[in-house]
Amino acid sequence: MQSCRLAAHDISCRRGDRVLLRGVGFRLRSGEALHLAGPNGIGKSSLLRILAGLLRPFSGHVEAEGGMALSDERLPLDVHRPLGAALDFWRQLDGAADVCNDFGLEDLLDVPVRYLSTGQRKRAALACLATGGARIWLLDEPLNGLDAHWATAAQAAIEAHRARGGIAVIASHQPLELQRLEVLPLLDHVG
Ligand SMILES: Nc1ncnc2c1ncn2[C@@H]1O[C@H](COP(=O)(O)OP(=O)(O)OP(=O)(O)O)[C@@H](O)[C@H]1O
Repeated sequence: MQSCRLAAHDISCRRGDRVLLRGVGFRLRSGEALHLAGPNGIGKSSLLRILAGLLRPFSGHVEAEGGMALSDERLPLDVHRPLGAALDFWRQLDGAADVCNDFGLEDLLDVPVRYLSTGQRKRAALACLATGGARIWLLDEPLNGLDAHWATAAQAAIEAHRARGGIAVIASHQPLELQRLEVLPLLDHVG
């Protein structure tokens, strides 16, 4: 994987008429990971959307080198199709390897996406991320709904991505067990 980098410069985030966050800044290089920490409603998802270029910052700017992929509660799969066919869409688009086994999805490939349980949906979302070739992963609550086994597996997938030279930015109100993890406490940046 080519090297990548992601930097946020003095970002402020406004939603509606409220400034949620001010002065958020960080720099990440290949292999690094950042935990966006803070309680419900502080603006973690909004900040991820700013990083992804889906939401304009109120002020400040983002610099990125390398493709980005955002994994949030919006599952990027056709809910009317069986999981296998829905994942194939991305695999064919990205020409990527089959990662279903890594996320325990091999027995679910015939199940329509809309029937998947919460944890199964989360594992499918992670499989989409791992299937794509993005070097910068933006993960919104990646452990939500996962049992202990799959929470460990999800974090192992993030570590493997870093070991290949990728970057991970993880919004989570749960503690994460990742090596050399930087933590950005968003409570320090409340607007
Ligand atoms: N489109 C919008 N217009 C106005 N306010 C919004 C909009 N979207 C989100 N908000 C508000 O912005 C705040 C931050 O929301 P956000 O989803 O970024 O928080 P979060 O830290 O990810 O929360 P959680 O941990 O509950 O997922 C919330 O108070 C939310 O109601």
